[in-house]
Amino acid sequence: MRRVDWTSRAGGPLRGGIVVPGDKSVSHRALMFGAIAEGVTHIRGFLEGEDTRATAAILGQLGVRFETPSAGERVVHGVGLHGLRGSVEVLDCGNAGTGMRLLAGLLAGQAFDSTLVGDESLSRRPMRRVTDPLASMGASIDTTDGKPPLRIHGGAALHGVTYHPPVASAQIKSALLLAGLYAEGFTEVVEPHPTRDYTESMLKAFGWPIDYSPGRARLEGGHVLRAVDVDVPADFSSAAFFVVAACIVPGSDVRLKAVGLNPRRTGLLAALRLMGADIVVENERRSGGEPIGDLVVRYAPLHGVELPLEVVPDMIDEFPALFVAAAVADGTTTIRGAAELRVKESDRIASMASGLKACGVSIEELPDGAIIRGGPIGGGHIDSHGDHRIAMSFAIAGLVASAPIAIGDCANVATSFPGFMELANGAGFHLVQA
Ligand SMILES: O=C(O)C1=C[C@@H](OP(=O)(O)O)[C@@H](O)[C@H](O)C1
Ligand SMILES: C=C(OP(=O)(O)O)C(=O)O
Repeated sequence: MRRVDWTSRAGGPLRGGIVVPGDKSVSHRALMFGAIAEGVTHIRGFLEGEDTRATAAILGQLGVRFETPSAGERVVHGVGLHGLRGSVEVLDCGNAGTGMRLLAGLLAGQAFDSTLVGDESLSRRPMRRVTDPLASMGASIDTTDGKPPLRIHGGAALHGVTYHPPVASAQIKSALLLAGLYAEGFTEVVEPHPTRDYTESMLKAFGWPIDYSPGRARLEGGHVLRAVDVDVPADFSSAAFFVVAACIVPGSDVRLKAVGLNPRRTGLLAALRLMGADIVVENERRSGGEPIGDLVVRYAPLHGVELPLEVVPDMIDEFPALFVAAAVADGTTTIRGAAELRVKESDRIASMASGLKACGVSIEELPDGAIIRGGPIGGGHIDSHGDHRIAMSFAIAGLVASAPIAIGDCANVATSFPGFMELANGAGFHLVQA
């Protein structure tokens, strides 16, 4: 992949209305459920990111036909629960953990063999968290020392299980529920902490009987999915970069429009409010079964906090941005209970710690978090480690740094947030490709 480096300089204040692209989690799932439904699913607000396009390409290889009437729209011609066809080629999930782990569940129940591969980052991420419980359902999947590629042997007779995942993970839960569609009997997942419930709510919308409440989901194999149109909300995790940017740049006043506000995603709002942020939710309504609303964010001085443990799973993708808020806050912020950050696209605790240190911030790594002492941020050269959320977090840091921040290896921003640089510069950033 072509190497892309950025430089972010002091900028702002941030002003105006901002519309971020569609939700990544919902876009992956809409493609998968649309693919195995009976009938035609029209997806609006689809994320045109590399991660979700990789999932669409894989489903295409498996015989699903898509139309793209315009950017952000997909028409999925469902092939039914048993209509996918095997591919002799490998199935490339790119950078997407969600794509690979959910597809592992979907493909475990097929009659044909499949091989899922990923890029360098995804090839380092742990997969036994899904392949072990899928094996307990009767699936046969070989990993490469617990990592991708995944070789999934078709023709396994799956049976339902009750599984208690050791970590709170919507990807683990979703992989099991997808396999459960093809299993004899009931599949139940009981989580240590509730995670995003898009798989459950979309299954229900597609007409599959499912019992669920926060932290628990149970379904039986052998029903039918019926196509239903999906409206994808704007991605809270993408909005989060502008939320934090407006919190830390004096004079900022922005409105992030029609953002998905699923309560299992919005922990960052609670964390920032504890730190003194001025964030108001307006125009709250429902769209496609999900709560959405506008986030109105005005600059307010932040102070350090001890982050409550219970908020951690509800903001798992927002930590890189929170580290930046903590770095400019007055006082010390302590983050614990977030060891999962070490197995994302990069080790996000290490990536943020080394980047913030390079900009003169005092940060101590903990095995499951960090202690960050707020203060002035200087310029520096940082490596994003090919991690989209690290790259965008240092773009925010540059807004308030005393000298430019050079950010290496930013191409993967396109996995989750195509058009970030243009949108950011339109809102008041000074971000250029170096
Ligand atoms: O289910 C999903 O769509 C996701 C779940 C989370 O991962 P985990 O399940 O590993 O926590 C999150 O980090 C990822 O960006 C998307
Ligand atoms: C962890 C993330 O995604 P995934 O697991 O799908 O790669 C993310 O987008 O921050």
